[in-house]
Amino acid sequence: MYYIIVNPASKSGRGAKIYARIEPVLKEKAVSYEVFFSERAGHVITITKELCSRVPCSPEDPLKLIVLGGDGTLNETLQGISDFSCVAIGYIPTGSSNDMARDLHLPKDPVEILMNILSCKKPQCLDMGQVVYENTTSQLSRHHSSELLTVRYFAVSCGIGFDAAVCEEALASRFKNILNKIGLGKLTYLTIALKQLIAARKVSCDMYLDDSDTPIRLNRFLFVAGMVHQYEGGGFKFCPGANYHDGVLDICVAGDIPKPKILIVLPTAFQGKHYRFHGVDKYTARKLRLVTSAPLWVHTDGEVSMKSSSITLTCGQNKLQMLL
Ligand SMILES: Nc1ncnc2c1ncn2[C@@H]1O[C@H](COP(=O)(O)OP(=O)(O)OP(=O)(O)O)[C@@H](O)[C@H]1O
Repeated sequence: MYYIIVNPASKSGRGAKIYARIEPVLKEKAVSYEVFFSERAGHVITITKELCSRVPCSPEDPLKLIVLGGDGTLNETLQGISDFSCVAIGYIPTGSSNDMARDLHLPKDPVEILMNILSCKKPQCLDMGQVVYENTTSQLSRHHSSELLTVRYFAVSCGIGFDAAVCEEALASRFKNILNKIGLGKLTYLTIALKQLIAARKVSCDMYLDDSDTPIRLNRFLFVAGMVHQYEGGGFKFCPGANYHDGVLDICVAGDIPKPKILIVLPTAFQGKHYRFHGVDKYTARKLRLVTSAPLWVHTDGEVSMKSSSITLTCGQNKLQMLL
């Protein structure tokens, strides 16, 4: 039995269209399934929680979920899971960014992905991140769900600063829908990124790697992202070579770079060539604590709910079971 969760709103309605393509295949193959459509922000968390408590499952016979949505929908699914050893997830990307799918080299055709999920005998275990918000502010994201979690899992990446600020504005953008419909969705991110870059204030950050008590001090920074996979933000290869089985986070630090220079550095990140520039650094760690001089937006897989000035990221090795 498969439990299918569809975000019909992903990529401004593409989720619903892709589900309409795969449903006849499920019927033709006589697959037993139950389908759920998310109706609002945060609803995927509720659906998943309800399934985890209702459907008997065990490590030997896991609950099989198929998620149709973007990275954000997959992220909400993770927040609803109580025991990861009892759940296996098949993922059909229908979002705008699809950074997880890009790194996993999933086929482009959703029907082909579905067939792979249905024929998968043994789930593949991938690393999964977790962020703990050590403090928060009362300022909530314009697109926040009712589930304000101070511990969140992430499948792809978690970032603080500029990258999260761009996500926060994009999630609330009305233009995103219009531009997505005419195939210019990336333009939304580009314009928002420019606006956020101009608005970015000077904030410092102390980075503590693993159990070190001595911080790496960034007097000024744009963003820090802890990544399980190589890409975030719709194809920026911020952590080339990130390995989703090694139990460590690859960390991209965009530090003290003059704003005009960022316009040169950022495009090179599509190829993962940004580390040649002064001010961009890479680290690896199992644990990363970040303390900033002002509260900033934090994202997990592009989802933003609250600001924080103190977060700790960890990596759970091979914790996430995927039907690939
Ligand atoms: N029915 C719905 N209507 C509006 N928003 C929804 C609905 N269901 C889920 N959501 C919200 O959609 C967001 C997830 O979107 P997702 O990331 O999957 O797709 P996307 O935004 O098109 O893609 P990407 O993040 O890859 O750009 C989450 O913030 C979730 O709360």
